[in-house]
Amino acid sequence: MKETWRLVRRVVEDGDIVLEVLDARDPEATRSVEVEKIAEELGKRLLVVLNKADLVEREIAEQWKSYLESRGMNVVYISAKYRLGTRKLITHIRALAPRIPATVVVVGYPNVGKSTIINYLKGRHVAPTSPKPGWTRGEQLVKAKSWLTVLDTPGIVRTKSTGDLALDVIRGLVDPGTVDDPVPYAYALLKRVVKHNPDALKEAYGIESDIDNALVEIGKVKRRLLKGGRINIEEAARIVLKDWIVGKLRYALPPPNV
Ligand SMILES: Nc1nc2c(ncn2[C@@H]2O[C@H](COP(=O)(O)OP(=O)(O)OP(=O)(O)O)[C@@H](O)[C@H]2O)c(=O)[nH]1
Repeated sequence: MKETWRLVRRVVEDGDIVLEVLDARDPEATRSVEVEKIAEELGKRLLVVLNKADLVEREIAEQWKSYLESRGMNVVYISAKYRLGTRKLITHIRALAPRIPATVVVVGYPNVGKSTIINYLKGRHVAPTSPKPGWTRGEQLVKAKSWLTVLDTPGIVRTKSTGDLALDVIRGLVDPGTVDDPVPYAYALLKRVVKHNPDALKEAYGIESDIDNALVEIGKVKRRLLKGGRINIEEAARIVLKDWIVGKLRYALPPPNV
């Protein structure tokens, strides 16, 4: 854990503006008080970016924006993948720039969309700027606009398991491709998703199933079969975990007290 915060701190140190990227489907679960503390301690300006906003209703995104703003934060909601709200993101960054050129760094849990945002900010026609003296980490500052440079390396927040398997998935602790036993994670995730979005299984897989049978039904639809025709539950579980990351599975939660 110490190593995670050391690396995040190093990335934040290199920026003027910190984009803390949250998943708009569950902002509270993907928020990191530690990141916010580090930014404050280092005197950096923080902009909270609710990404994957294409997966939630605009009204919910607006409610989260108001909620976080009422707590003194700068907030914007976007879909980095579909380039929605991204111009607003640039306007916010510009307004927060303490000097010109300002450097933006991007931090957040795995899979929240940091690289997608960095790539958007970098744009297409950019050349790496010369590294600053003592720049030996293989990181690159990219000049994106006359007033904006972007640090190419995201600050990845990797926390310890919370003991809540669904939360571990949402916080990107579980790699669908390599996790030993994806099944308990997939069940826990599906339970949480369906609790907040009863139509989620229909939306994602066209099935109507209770949670206990969901992986079997998903395995059938996706034709994940073992020799002899039994359903490959493990493969179905990996699909579910991947589908959370890419946004095929979704739910939205209003902020507290709204
Ligand atoms: N629906 C949706 N998907 C998105 C959005 N932004 C990113 N994604 C998807 O989310 C997945 C993860 O995106 P990345 O940009 O790789 O996330 P990351 O935070 O850099 O991930 P790490 O490098 O693992 O820390 C990819 O499949 C993206 O296509 C978005 O705005 N909407």
